[in-house]
Amino acid sequence: MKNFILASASPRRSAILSQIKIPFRVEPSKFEEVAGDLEPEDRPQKFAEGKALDVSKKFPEEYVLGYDTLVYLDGDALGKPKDKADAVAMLKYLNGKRHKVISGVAIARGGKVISSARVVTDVVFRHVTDAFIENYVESGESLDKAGAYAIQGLGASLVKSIHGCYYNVVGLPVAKTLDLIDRLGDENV
Ligand SMILES: Cc1cn([C@H]2C[C@H](O)[C@@H](COP(=O)(O)OP(=O)(O)OP(=O)(O)O)O2)c(=O)[nH]c1=O
Repeated sequence: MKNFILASASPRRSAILSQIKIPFRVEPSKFEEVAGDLEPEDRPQKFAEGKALDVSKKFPEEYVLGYDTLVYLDGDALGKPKDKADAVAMLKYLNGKRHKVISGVAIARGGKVISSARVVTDVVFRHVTDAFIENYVESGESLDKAGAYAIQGLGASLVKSIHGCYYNVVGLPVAKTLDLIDRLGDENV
């Protein structure tokens, strides 16, 4: 089994990678996410590539995994909320609706992207009251999560159903990551 670097400061991504027994160490990237002309749907894959590349330049001999996650509804990309008021606004916007959680995954080595992909999961929210949303945001769980909720935490109470990869919502699409790792044997780096 190859050893990987996880180019992420997210404790959730570390926990999931440990859960599936991928050997890795953490080296968070300093990649700056600039949306520029990118369509919202394309951002997670491009940003995942940017994070993996940034770390790969420092450790060119090693395989580096990068990830990025956003919530997408009606042309709007929701990243992490700026503050509690922003979190409340995001959750009111998502309330009772179906949205997409899009994660990008990328593997880099030798300062080059070897492979990357985008994974989309549909999430349907229950309809809840404004007071429910405000109480949820007071829990503090929202602030470091795309779309201002955590399906793996108290945020489960906002979710009616999901269609697609659960781990993709939490920020690390397991099946796609393993597919890309399996294909590494074929690359000629
Ligand atoms: C929707 C949702 C998002 N999230 C998280 C996953 C991501 O960590 C975060 C989105 O932020 P990202 O910008 O994707 O990543 P990050 O800043 O946490 O970590 P790094 O760039 O160092 O890899 O939202 C959940 O944990 N649960 C959820 O239900």
